[in-house]
Amino acid sequence: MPARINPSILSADFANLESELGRIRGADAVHVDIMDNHFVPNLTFGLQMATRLQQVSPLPLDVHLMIDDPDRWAPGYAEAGAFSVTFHAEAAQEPIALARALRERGARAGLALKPGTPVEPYLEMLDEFDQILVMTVEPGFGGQSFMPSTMPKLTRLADAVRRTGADVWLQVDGGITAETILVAAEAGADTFVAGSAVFNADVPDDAIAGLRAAAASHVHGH
Ligand SMILES: O=C(CO)[C@H](O)[C@H](O)COP(=O)(O)O
Ligand SMILES: [Fe+2]
Repeated sequence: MPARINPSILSADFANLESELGRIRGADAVHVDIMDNHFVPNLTFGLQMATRLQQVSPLPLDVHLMIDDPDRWAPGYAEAGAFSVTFHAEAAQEPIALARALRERGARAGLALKPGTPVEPYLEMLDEFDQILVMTVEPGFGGQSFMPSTMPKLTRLADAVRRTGADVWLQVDGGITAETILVAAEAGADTFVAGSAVFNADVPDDAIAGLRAAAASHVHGH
């Protein structure tokens, strides 16, 4: 089963984002981290920037919303044409209604869980989502170390997906490298976000190829 690699532009040169997209042509999608300085203690950019990126990007946009009140803001990213829009479980008031609103607007609906957030309440609603994002660092910053303590949660999710036959991608985000990607793939992830490991490489496309090859040998079919 192929592994999907989504580089995060959090580690790209913000003054040259369009040309940075040209350095990751081998990626499956570009991961766009939206931070509001409230849900996480960092600020990136918002809907206007994402809309412009959508216009110039040769890759689909995988939007990761680290913001308060996604119920209000997330549908706008779907309307802008994002391929997937992932909001945090800890921030959403009505996760199922919001997921449906995203799908109605043509986006894949994603649910993200911080490292300390249990997955159990969401296992009954996997059909409502197209991807579950298991954060492997505390959200807010790139370049942090992968937290192996999040892997049992991923294993439980992968078991539930296998058991129910739900068509859900399992994404990990944070501290993914050529080494840690093996651990996450073994635990059941099939979609991998990598920021610093890709954009800090001399040739980002080579780093993508390396991550893909490492993960592909470990990714399980659902
Ligand atoms: O959501 C994120 C941080 O909250 C980023 O997507 C993530 O940290 C990617 O960066 P790196 O691969 O360097 O850890
Ligand atoms: Fe992210």
